[in-house]
Amino acid sequence: MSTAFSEIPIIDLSQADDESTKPDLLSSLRYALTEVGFLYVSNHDVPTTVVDGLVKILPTLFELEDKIKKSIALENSPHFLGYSDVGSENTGGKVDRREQFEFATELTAIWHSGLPLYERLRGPNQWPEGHTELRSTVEAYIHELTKLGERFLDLVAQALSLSPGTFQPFLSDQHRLKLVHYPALPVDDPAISQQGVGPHKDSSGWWTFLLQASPPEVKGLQVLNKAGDWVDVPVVPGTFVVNIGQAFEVVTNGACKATTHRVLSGPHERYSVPFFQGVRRNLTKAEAVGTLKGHFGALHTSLESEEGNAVDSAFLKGKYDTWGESQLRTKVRSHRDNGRKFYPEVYEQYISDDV
Ligand SMILES: O=C(O)CCC(=O)C(=O)O
Ligand SMILES: [Fe+2]
Repeated sequence: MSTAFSEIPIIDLSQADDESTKPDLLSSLRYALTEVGFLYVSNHDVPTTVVDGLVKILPTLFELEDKIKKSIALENSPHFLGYSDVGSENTGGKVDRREQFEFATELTAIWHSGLPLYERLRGPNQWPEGHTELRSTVEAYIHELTKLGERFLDLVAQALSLSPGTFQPFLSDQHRLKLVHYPALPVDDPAISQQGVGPHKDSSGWWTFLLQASPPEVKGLQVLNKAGDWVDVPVVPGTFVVNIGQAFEVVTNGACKATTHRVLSGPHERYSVPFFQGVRRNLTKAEAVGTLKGHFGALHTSLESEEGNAVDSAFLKGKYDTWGESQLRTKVRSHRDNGRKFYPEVYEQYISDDV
């Protein structure tokens, strides 16, 4: 990246529908991809009813009794799907102050001994009893975001001077969706950590499409620019925030960087909904790096702030050869109870290796 950006660009996807505006779209997208790594998409065609339907159920969902939340605890799922309470996740060695429900494209479990262990990441959601509205709302949202993600990938390919379908073969059958609640910080205790989620690059997917589901006065999300400054990512109604995940950085040989971001908790509670577009689990590093190496070799840049460089980029730097295994390691490290319970054969190794 060659600029220390201070604003996140807005990409108007309706410009793709008209041949006279499409070149402008592709050039602003190219700039956002190679120089910033974070962008908003507007006029994205995801129906307002689908987005609003999800936003509407968030407060009541997080107000459910503890007993109901615990009945679908993530720690009971070998697929890392379900509810996790405040304090159950760490980023950068510090506890994150957020609770979340994690869902994915609804799929059956197929893993059996003999298949790679990472195939066990695939499997069904846990749904709380008596909440049929939650299931239909989440499924409709995942369906729409899956479509948006595919359409967006074709535009990204064109913005990078590739043919539209170039990135489709890398996609997984499973995409993940998190419903996240950051409780308000108790104002009378300045000693308490502000970390909603610590500085990280998204490791769960290819691209992240994030809905900031609280009103514009609720701040929290920040992105790190190359000068090492944290830049606010304000709520822009009607948009999704889009950022690059680690696998995409690998496939583009570093031309498009996964950008470091964090959430600071504040005086207001905050809701957000990241959708992580999934990468094929059996994608090897050789395939990821090699497929478009010729194309991206010329674009390669390694300019990044020091803090950004220090963030764990497991797939790129790690010793695990497939995306699936790198993903499993990341999940086990973040959710150690699941690791101990479902993946004892690799647990010690995954938590003790430092990539
Ligand atoms: O809550 C947000 O705005 C961002 C969440 C995030 O970065 C993540 O879960 O990866
Ligand atoms: Fe993130």
